[in-house]
Amino acid sequence: AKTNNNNARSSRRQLSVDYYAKSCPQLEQLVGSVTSQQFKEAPVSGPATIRLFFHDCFVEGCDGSILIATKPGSKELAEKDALGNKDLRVEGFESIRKAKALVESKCPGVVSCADILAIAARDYIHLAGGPYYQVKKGRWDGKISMASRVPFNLPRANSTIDQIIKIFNAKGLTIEDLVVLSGAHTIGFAHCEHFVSRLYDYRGTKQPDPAIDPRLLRALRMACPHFGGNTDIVAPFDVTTPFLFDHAYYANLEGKLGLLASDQVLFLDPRTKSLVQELGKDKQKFFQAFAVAMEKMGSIGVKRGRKHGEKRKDCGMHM
Ligand code: HEM
Ligand SMILES: [Ca+2]
Ligand SMILES: [Ca+2]
Repeated sequence: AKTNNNNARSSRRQLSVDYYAKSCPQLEQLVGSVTSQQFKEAPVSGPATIRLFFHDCFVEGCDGSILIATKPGSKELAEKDALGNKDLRVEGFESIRKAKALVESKCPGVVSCADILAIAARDYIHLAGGPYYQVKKGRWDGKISMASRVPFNLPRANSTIDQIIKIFNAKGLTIEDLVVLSGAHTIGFAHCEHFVSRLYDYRGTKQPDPAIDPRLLRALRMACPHFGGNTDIVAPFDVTTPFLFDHAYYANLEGKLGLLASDQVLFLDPRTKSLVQELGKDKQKFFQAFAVAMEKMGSIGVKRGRKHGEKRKDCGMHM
């Protein structure tokens, strides 16, 4: 039988809520003091860190590989410098760096960066109004971080739904998990380049995507010209509540207010449409499903022990 450690199902049982109960009992408070402070000072730390966790888990598993900096002068770029990761905000990396520094001062050498990232992502979801759930821990940090491993493991805004489903399936995640986890786009922002083709030239038609509300289309065109616009401009994923972690994302999709093609397609494809409708009606159902799906995503490709893992002191550098 194929005992593949690289998907969510096989790794989940290796993790536990009380993993650091003896070695670092105050871990969650320590991380929590940093995330609540950061959330006040820079609320974008929330979406930044949640996306960081997603990008970590999908490449080499949830092992902190996304946090590694490219060695100065090295030819091989680390993951974070891959094209697909260029929009990850510094606020996410800074949150983990600060939390790690505090944790190291109280519990030196015992807590992995991967676990700190999982806890911080949960904290920010809760701080933004989303569900609170227990985080299972026991991930070790990975020894591999290569930009070349990114392209086929991360979905893009213009990927087809079949490509996206395939990537999720390869991680042990289902179509339902895809719909539920995409609800993270209830907070945060995207740069014009990820949706500009929908506004002017959808799939080579020279016409906008018919599945965009005309008022949203007008507003987005104003912010994002077809050519030569300011590349720093961003638009909110959720036009109604961009900083609140709620279930508005799904109702927006029904109202043609999705931002990326990969968002709007969830209401267009018959395999995902009915779940979008259910979640749009029922916040409690979304919150519960989201917590479960995050635990599942958080157990992709988990490493244990010194053969495949390490416990870094500085999350940006291998031991
Ligand atoms: C289903 C496939 C997905 C695609 C194609 C996708 C794509 C994107 C893109 C293009 C951006 C904008 C980046 C930028 O321009 O700065 C983004 C942002 C974001 N994504 Fe996703 N994403 C997907 C799934 C997920 C999942 C599963 C999560 C977490 C569970 C997530 C969380 C976020 C968050 C929170 C942001 C906002 C980041 C910020 O404002 O700094 N995404 N995503
Ligand atoms: Ca990783
Ligand atoms: Ca929202």
